[in-house]
Amino acid sequence: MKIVSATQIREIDEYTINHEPVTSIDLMERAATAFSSWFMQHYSNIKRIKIVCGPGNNGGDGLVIARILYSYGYKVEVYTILPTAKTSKDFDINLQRLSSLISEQRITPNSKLPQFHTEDILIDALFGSGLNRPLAGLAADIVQAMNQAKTIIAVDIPSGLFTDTNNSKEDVIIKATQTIAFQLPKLAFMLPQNADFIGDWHLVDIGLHPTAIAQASTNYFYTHTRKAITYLKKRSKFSHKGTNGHALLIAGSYGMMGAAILSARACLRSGVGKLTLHAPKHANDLVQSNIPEALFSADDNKYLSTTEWTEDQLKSYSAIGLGPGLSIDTKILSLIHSIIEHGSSIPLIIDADGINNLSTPEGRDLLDKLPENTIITPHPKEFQKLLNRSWQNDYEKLDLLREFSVKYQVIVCLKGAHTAVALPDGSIHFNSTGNPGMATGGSGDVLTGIITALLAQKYNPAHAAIFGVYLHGLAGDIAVKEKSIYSMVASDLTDNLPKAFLEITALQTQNS
Ligand SMILES: NC(=O)C1=CN([C@@H]2O[C@H](COP(=O)(O)OP(=O)(O)OC[C@H]3O[C@@H](n4cnc5c(N)ncnc54)[C@H](O)[C@@H]3O)[C@@H](O)[C@H]2O)[C@@H](O)CC1
Ligand SMILES: [K+]
Repeated sequence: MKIVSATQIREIDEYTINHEPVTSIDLMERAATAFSSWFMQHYSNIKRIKIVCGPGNNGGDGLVIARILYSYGYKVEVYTILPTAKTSKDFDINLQRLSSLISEQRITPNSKLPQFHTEDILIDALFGSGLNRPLAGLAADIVQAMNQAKTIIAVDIPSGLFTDTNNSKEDVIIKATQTIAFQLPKLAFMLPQNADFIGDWHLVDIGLHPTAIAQASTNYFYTHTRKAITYLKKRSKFSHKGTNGHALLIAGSYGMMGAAILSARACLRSGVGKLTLHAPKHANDLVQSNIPEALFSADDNKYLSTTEWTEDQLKSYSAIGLGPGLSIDTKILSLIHSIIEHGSSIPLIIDADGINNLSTPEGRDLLDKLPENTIITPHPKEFQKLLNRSWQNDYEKLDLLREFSVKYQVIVCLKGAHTAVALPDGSIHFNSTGNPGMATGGSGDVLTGIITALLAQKYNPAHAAIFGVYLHGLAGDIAVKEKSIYSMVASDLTDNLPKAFLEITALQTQNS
């Protein structure tokens, strides 16, 4: 699903009006109806609401919502906030349509500000994607007053928040409990810095023209379920363990074998034909008894010491995962170097201490040599170390992410809520699954295992990264229903991979 800019939203809107064709007032009716249906499903037992409408089309939506909810028996109070005398045409028409049912409370710069209370249920239709400057004066005052309420449902986007550019920390913005956006998600929704404003967000379909959406060019995408399920490869009846790849996982050291085991188990649960785990020899019994399905390749040392791998040793592997539970040691760089040199055609994913080693001055020299489409999976701190710099805001972070991925032609999965997968073509794909319960030790090791398995099964690396991240989050979303965000541990993710695969195959069947 595409994530488009505020300008493109306007263009898609216009295209829909001209080519469906539909009048702008009917499109507004459709958008407000979609919002109202969602609202009535989720707030069926409250009866009194306050709707705050601005002077443009977002305000126009609010006026239609007021009319619809009124007709369903809600007690509706409407505030129109008019910083100037300028209002949009569709706002005027809908104000007229509402006037026989409800009289609005008009607020201009000279009026006394309304008071809102904690228990008020507010609908925020002050400004939408037409916002072109930070809120000030009356608009800012009203938002501050509205933010007293505990429950605010934003129409399309919280007022004061820009769709696709940075807000400064001082900007006054609605703190919504929920945001109901029209049809396409906005870039602002993907960024941690905006979490307090957006709350939970949901999309409602308003029938924008598919041709206009198809024609909009963008670097940003949202991996929704309908797309994600198309990545899962069908299995042939005649497949055998040889056709499903042989993964090599280089992971673990004294005191950190848990990471290796988590990763290995996730790899085995993600469809790999065969897995060899290379780890220090003391771990042999542990690995054999915990993961009987894996082959063990013993390293002679407490910490990993086999840094030289020959082509002969590597040639039987169809993917290599490297990093979980290693350590920061120049030896690891020699290891990465050796793998790049002798196994450059084998898909590779580097995580955790693998990335930390690349963040050293000597490590950075290796970045240029990473084979094209190598996958790295840093969390923001690791990415900062890799770049050797920080960022001012999340938009700058995205620019740095894209630059890095394009410059080194590698795939970067920047982990977090809505993990961002940056591809060497400059596109960034935000994930739709996952929950805060996954922010727990070992969760990243599980992701490495999943992606290693997909690579071994010859998924193209971009798909392995995007789909791997989706699967990981989906397993987390299934796990959280039983374990809660507080009690979840990384093993719960692996334990729920089977259910995640079952869910995806069922959806594939439904859609075929
Ligand atoms: N594009 C679409 O697909 C659709 C959009 N609709 C609604 O239309 C909204 C966009 O409407 P508009 O373009 O009229 O814009 P808004 O309603 O967001 O803003 C209204 C106008 O206020 C002015 N303004 C901007 N920033 C301001 C500020 N900080 N202080 C004071 N005034 C400011 C601008 O002149 C702007 O055009 C969407 O968010 C959505 O709610 C729906 O009605 C129908 C479909
Ligand atoms: K709004």
